[in-house]
Amino acid sequence: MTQPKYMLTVEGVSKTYDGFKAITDLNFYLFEGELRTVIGPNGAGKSTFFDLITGRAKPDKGKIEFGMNTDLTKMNEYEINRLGIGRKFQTPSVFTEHTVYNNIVLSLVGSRGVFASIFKRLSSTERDRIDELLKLVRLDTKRDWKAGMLAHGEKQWLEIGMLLAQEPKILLVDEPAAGMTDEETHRTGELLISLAGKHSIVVIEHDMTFVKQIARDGQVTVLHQGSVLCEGKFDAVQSNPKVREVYLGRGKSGGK
Ligand SMILES: Nc1ncnc2c1ncn2[C@@H]1O[C@H](COP(=O)(O)OP(=O)(O)OP(=O)(O)O)[C@@H](O)[C@H]1O
Repeated sequence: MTQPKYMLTVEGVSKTYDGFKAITDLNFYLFEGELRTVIGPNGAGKSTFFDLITGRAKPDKGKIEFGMNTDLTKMNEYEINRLGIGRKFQTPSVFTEHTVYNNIVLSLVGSRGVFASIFKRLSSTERDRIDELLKLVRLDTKRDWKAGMLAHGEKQWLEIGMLLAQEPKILLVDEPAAGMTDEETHRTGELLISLAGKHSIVVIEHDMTFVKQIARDGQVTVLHQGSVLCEGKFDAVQSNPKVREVYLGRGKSGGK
Protein backbone atom coordinates (compact mmCIF):
# COMPACT_ATOMS: atom_id res chain seq x y z
CA MET A 1 0.00 0.00 0.00
CA THR A 2 1.38 3.45 -0.86
CA GLN A 3 1.88 5.77 2.09
CA PRO A 4 -0.04 9.06 1.95
CA LYS A 5 2.33 11.92 1.23
CA TYR A 6 2.76 14.87 3.57
CA MET A 7 2.31 18.25 1.90
CA LEU A 8 3.11 20.16 5.04
CA THR A 9 5.01 19.22 8.18
CA VAL A 10 5.05 21.53 11.18
CA GLU A 11 7.02 20.16 14.12
CA GLY A 12 7.94 21.68 17.46
CA VAL A 13 7.22 25.19 16.24
CA SER A 14 7.12 28.13 18.65
CA LYS A 15 6.67 31.84 18.11
CA THR A 16 6.84 34.54 20.75
CA TYR A 17 5.85 38.20 20.38
CA ASP A 18 7.40 40.40 23.06
CA GLY A 19 7.48 37.50 25.48
CA PHE A 20 3.92 36.42 24.64
CA LYS A 21 3.72 32.83 23.39
CA ALA A 22 1.51 33.02 20.29
CA ILE A 23 2.51 29.49 19.15
CA THR A 24 3.98 26.88 21.48
CA ASP A 25 5.53 23.63 20.37
CA LEU A 26 3.02 23.19 17.57
CA ASN A 27 2.84 19.96 15.58
CA PHE A 28 0.69 19.75 12.47
CA TYR A 29 0.75 17.39 9.48
CA LEU A 30 -1.22 17.87 6.28
CA PHE A 31 -1.60 15.07 3.74
CA GLU A 32 -1.66 15.58 0.00
CA GLY A 33 -5.19 16.37 -1.17
CA GLU A 34 -6.54 16.73 2.35
CA LEU A 35 -9.12 19.33 3.36
CA ARG A 36 -8.35 20.19 6.99
CA THR A 37 -10.35 22.51 9.18
CA VAL A 38 -8.71 24.40 12.02
CA ILE A 39 -10.83 25.86 14.79
CA GLY A 40 -10.00 27.56 18.05
CA PRO A 41 -11.05 30.48 20.22
CA ASN A 42 -9.96 34.05 19.51
CA GLY A 43 -6.25 34.47 20.10
CA ALA A 44 -5.55 30.72 19.83
CA GLY A 45 -2.83 31.43 17.26
CA LYS A 46 -4.65 30.47 14.06
CA SER A 47 -3.57 33.48 11.99
CA THR A 48 -0.05 33.28 13.39
CA PHE A 49 0.01 29.65 12.27
CA PHE A 50 -0.72 30.79 8.68
CA ASP A 51 1.82 33.64 9.05
CA LEU A 52 4.50 31.09 9.94
CA ILE A 53 3.71 28.79 7.02
CA THR A 54 3.67 31.62 4.49
CA GLY A 55 6.85 33.33 5.73
CA ARG A 56 5.08 36.44 6.98
CA ALA A 57 6.48 35.55 10.40
CA LYS A 58 9.48 33.41 11.26
CA PRO A 59 9.38 30.76 14.00
CA ASP A 60 11.70 31.05 17.00
CA LYS A 61 12.24 27.33 16.68
CA GLY A 62 10.89 24.24 14.99
CA LYS A 63 10.51 22.72 11.55
CA ILE A 64 8.16 23.82 8.78
CA GLU A 65 8.50 21.78 5.61
CA PHE A 66 6.64 21.79 2.32
CA GLY A 67 6.38 18.43 0.57
CA MET A 68 8.97 15.93 1.64
CA ASN A 69 11.87 18.20 2.54
CA THR A 70 11.62 21.84 1.47
CA ASP A 71 12.48 23.97 4.50
CA LEU A 72 10.11 26.95 4.52
CA THR A 73 11.74 28.62 7.50
CA LYS A 74 14.64 29.67 5.26
CA MET A 75 12.46 31.25 2.59
CA ASN A 76 10.75 34.61 2.25
CA GLU A 77 7.05 35.19 1.57
CA TYR A 78 7.51 35.57 -2.16
CA GLU A 79 9.56 32.38 -2.51
CA ILE A 80 7.03 30.42 -0.48
CA ASN A 81 4.20 31.71 -2.62
CA ARG A 82 6.09 30.74 -5.77
CA LEU A 83 6.48 27.22 -4.42
CA GLY A 84 2.71 26.84 -4.57
CA ILE A 85 1.38 27.96 -1.21
CA GLY A 86 -1.50 30.40 -1.63
CA ARG A 87 -3.22 32.25 1.18
CA LYS A 88 -6.65 33.80 1.27
CA PHE A 89 -7.09 36.41 3.98
CA GLN A 90 -10.41 36.95 5.70
CA THR A 91 -11.31 40.14 3.86
CA PRO A 92 -11.46 39.90 0.08
CA SER A 93 -8.81 41.81 -1.82
CA VAL A 94 -9.80 42.05 -5.44
CA PHE A 95 -9.13 44.80 -7.98
CA THR A 96 -12.48 46.55 -7.60
CA GLU A 97 -12.11 48.76 -10.69
CA HIS A 98 -11.34 45.84 -12.97
CA THR A 99 -13.76 43.31 -14.36
CA VAL A 100 -14.16 39.89 -12.83
CA TYR A 101 -12.52 38.44 -15.94
CA ASN A 102 -9.52 40.75 -15.74
CA ASN A 103 -9.04 40.00 -12.08
CA ILE A 104 -8.46 36.38 -13.03
CA VAL A 105 -6.22 37.45 -15.96
CA LEU A 106 -4.06 39.44 -13.55
CA SER A 107 -3.55 36.42 -11.32
CA LEU A 108 -3.00 34.02 -14.18
CA VAL A 109 -0.26 35.88 -15.93
CA GLY A 110 1.57 36.99 -12.82
CA SER A 111 3.36 40.12 -11.88
CA ARG A 112 4.00 41.71 -15.24
CA GLY A 113 2.19 44.88 -14.31
CA VAL A 114 -1.51 45.50 -14.49
CA PHE A 115 -1.73 46.96 -17.99
CA ALA A 116 0.78 44.62 -19.54
CA SER A 117 -1.21 41.72 -18.12
CA ILE A 118 -4.58 42.90 -19.35
CA PHE A 119 -3.45 43.82 -22.84
CA LYS A 120 -1.27 40.81 -23.32
CA ARG A 121 -2.72 38.40 -25.86
CA LEU A 122 -3.88 35.36 -24.00
CA SER A 123 -3.32 31.93 -25.47
CA SER A 124 -6.37 29.78 -26.08
CA THR A 125 -5.20 27.55 -23.22
CA GLU A 126 -5.15 30.57 -20.91
CA ARG A 127 -8.59 31.68 -22.07
CA ASP A 128 -9.97 28.18 -21.53
CA ARG A 129 -8.45 28.11 -18.07
CA ILE A 130 -10.07 31.45 -17.18
CA ASP A 131 -13.46 30.21 -18.42
CA GLU A 132 -13.03 27.07 -16.38
CA LEU A 133 -12.12 29.05 -13.24
CA LEU A 134 -15.04 31.45 -13.67
CA LYS A 135 -17.43 28.51 -13.91
CA LEU A 136 -15.86 26.85 -10.91
CA VAL A 137 -16.38 29.91 -8.72
CA ARG A 138 -19.81 30.49 -10.30
CA LEU A 139 -19.01 33.90 -11.70
CA ASP A 140 -19.12 33.08 -15.41
CA THR A 141 -22.30 35.11 -15.91
CA LYS A 142 -20.69 38.11 -14.19
CA ARG A 143 -17.40 38.05 -16.04
CA ASP A 144 -17.85 41.61 -17.35
CA TRP A 145 -18.94 43.09 -14.04
CA LYS A 146 -16.57 45.35 -12.19
CA ALA A 147 -15.38 43.33 -9.21
CA GLY A 148 -16.39 46.18 -6.89
CA MET A 149 -20.05 45.56 -7.83
CA LEU A 150 -20.03 41.97 -6.59
CA ALA A 151 -21.69 40.88 -3.36
CA HIS A 152 -19.35 40.08 -0.46
CA GLY A 153 -19.60 36.32 -1.00
CA GLU A 154 -18.92 36.68 -4.71
CA LYS A 155 -15.81 38.74 -4.02
CA GLN A 156 -14.57 35.94 -1.79
CA TRP A 157 -15.18 33.40 -4.57
CA LEU A 158 -13.43 35.64 -7.08
CA GLU A 159 -10.42 35.81 -4.82
CA ILE A 160 -10.44 32.04 -4.49
CA GLY A 161 -10.55 31.89 -8.31
CA MET A 162 -7.58 34.28 -8.45
CA LEU A 163 -5.62 32.07 -6.09
CA LEU A 164 -6.51 28.98 -8.10
CA ALA A 165 -5.24 30.67 -11.26
CA GLN A 166 -1.77 30.34 -9.76
CA GLU A 167 -2.33 26.57 -9.38
CA PRO A 168 -1.35 26.37 -5.72
CA LYS A 169 -0.54 23.01 -4.22
CA ILE A 170 -1.57 24.21 -0.76
CA LEU A 171 -4.40 26.66 -0.15
CA LEU A 172 -4.65 28.40 3.22
CA VAL A 173 -8.06 29.94 3.70
CA ASP A 174 -8.82 32.20 6.65
CA GLU A 175 -12.48 32.39 7.74
CA PRO A 176 -14.03 32.35 4.27
CA ALA A 177 -17.58 32.25 5.62
CA ALA A 178 -17.27 35.40 7.73
CA GLY A 179 -19.92 37.90 6.69
CA MET A 180 -21.57 35.52 4.23
CA THR A 181 -25.25 34.61 4.03
CA ASP A 182 -26.13 31.00 4.86
CA GLU A 183 -26.52 30.21 1.18
CA GLU A 184 -23.19 31.77 0.26
CA THR A 185 -21.57 29.88 3.12
CA HIS A 186 -22.98 26.58 1.89
CA ARG A 187 -21.82 27.27 -1.67
CA THR A 188 -18.36 28.14 -0.37
CA GLY A 189 -18.30 24.80 1.41
CA GLU A 190 -19.22 23.01 -1.82
CA LEU A 191 -16.47 24.88 -3.66
CA LEU A 192 -13.80 23.97 -1.10
CA ILE A 193 -14.91 20.33 -1.06
CA SER A 194 -14.65 20.25 -4.86
CA LEU A 195 -11.07 21.59 -4.67
CA ALA A 196 -9.84 18.99 -2.20
CA GLY A 197 -7.90 16.17 -3.79
CA LYS A 198 -6.38 18.39 -6.43
CA HIS A 199 -5.20 20.85 -3.79
CA SER A 200 -4.29 20.37 -0.14
CA ILE A 201 -6.36 22.84 1.85
CA VAL A 202 -6.37 24.26 5.37
CA VAL A 203 -9.43 26.28 6.36
CA ILE A 204 -9.60 28.33 9.55
CA GLU A 205 -13.20 28.79 10.57
CA HIS A 206 -15.44 29.76 13.47
CA ASP A 207 -18.84 28.85 12.04
CA MET A 208 -19.47 25.31 13.25
CA THR A 209 -22.25 24.58 10.73
CA PHE A 210 -19.76 25.35 8.00
CA VAL A 211 -17.01 23.34 9.71
CA LYS A 212 -19.33 20.36 9.88
CA GLN A 213 -20.19 20.72 6.19
CA ILE A 214 -16.60 20.83 4.96
CA ALA A 215 -15.03 18.48 7.50
CA ARG A 216 -17.31 15.56 6.53
CA ASP A 217 -15.24 12.51 7.47
CA GLY A 218 -11.94 14.42 7.65
CA GLN A 219 -9.84 15.72 10.48
CA VAL A 220 -10.55 18.86 12.46
CA THR A 221 -7.69 20.44 14.42
CA VAL A 222 -8.43 22.48 17.52
CA LEU A 223 -5.86 25.11 18.45
CA HIS A 224 -5.73 26.53 21.95
CA GLN A 225 -3.06 28.81 23.38
CA GLY A 226 -0.84 28.19 20.40
CA SER A 227 -0.85 24.39 20.53
CA VAL A 228 -3.03 21.57 19.25
CA LEU A 229 -5.62 20.84 21.92
CA CYS A 230 -7.10 17.93 20.02
CA GLU A 231 -7.52 16.54 16.53
CA GLY A 232 -10.13 14.19 15.15
CA LYS A 233 -13.38 13.81 13.28
CA PHE A 234 -15.96 16.55 13.69
CA ASP A 235 -18.30 14.66 16.05
CA ALA A 236 -15.47 13.52 18.30
CA VAL A 237 -14.03 17.03 18.45
CA GLN A 238 -17.41 18.62 19.09
CA SER A 239 -18.14 16.30 21.99
CA ASN A 240 -14.65 16.48 23.50
CA PRO A 241 -15.07 18.03 26.97
CA LYS A 242 -11.78 19.98 26.71
CA VAL A 243 -12.92 21.53 23.44
CA ARG A 244 -16.32 22.37 24.85
CA GLU A 245 -14.69 24.04 27.78
CA VAL A 246 -12.33 26.27 25.82
CA TYR A 247 -14.38 26.91 22.76
CA LEU A 248 -17.64 25.35 21.78
CA GLY A 249 -19.65 26.15 24.85
CA ARG A 250 -19.01 29.85 24.56
CA GLY A 251 -17.59 32.51 22.29
CA LYS A 252 -18.56 33.60 18.83
CA SER A 253 -20.66 31.10 16.89
CA GLY A 254 -19.64 28.56 19.47
CA GLY A 255 -23.09 27.22 20.09
CA LYS A 256 -24.12 26.89 16.44
N1 LIG B 1 2.53 40.61 14.96
C1 LIG B 1 2.16 40.41 16.24
N2 LIG B 1 2.69 41.13 17.24
C2 LIG B 1 2.34 40.93 18.52
N3 LIG B 1 1.44 40.00 18.91
C3 LIG B 1 0.87 39.26 17.96
C4 LIG B 1 1.20 39.40 16.58
N4 LIG B 1 0.46 38.48 15.88
C5 LIG B 1 -0.28 37.83 16.77
N5 LIG B 1 -0.05 38.27 18.02
C6 LIG B 1 -0.67 37.78 19.26
O1 LIG B 1 -0.65 36.36 19.24
C7 LIG B 1 -1.88 35.83 19.72
C8 LIG B 1 -2.49 34.92 18.70
O2 LIG B 1 -3.04 35.73 17.67
P1 LIG B 1 -3.69 35.15 16.35
O3 LIG B 1 -4.15 36.33 15.55
O4 LIG B 1 -2.77 34.21 15.71
O5 LIG B 1 -4.94 34.35 16.93
P2 LIG B 1 -6.22 33.81 16.17
O6 LIG B 1 -6.46 32.44 16.68
O7 LIG B 1 -6.03 33.97 14.72
O8 LIG B 1 -7.36 34.78 16.69
P3 LIG B 1 -8.70 35.29 15.95
O9 LIG B 1 -9.64 34.13 15.92
O10 LIG B 1 -9.16 36.38 16.86
O11 LIG B 1 -8.30 35.78 14.60
C9 LIG B 1 -2.77 37.00 20.07
O12 LIG B 1 -2.72 37.23 21.45
C10 LIG B 1 -2.15 38.16 19.32
O13 LIG B 1 -2.32 39.38 20.00
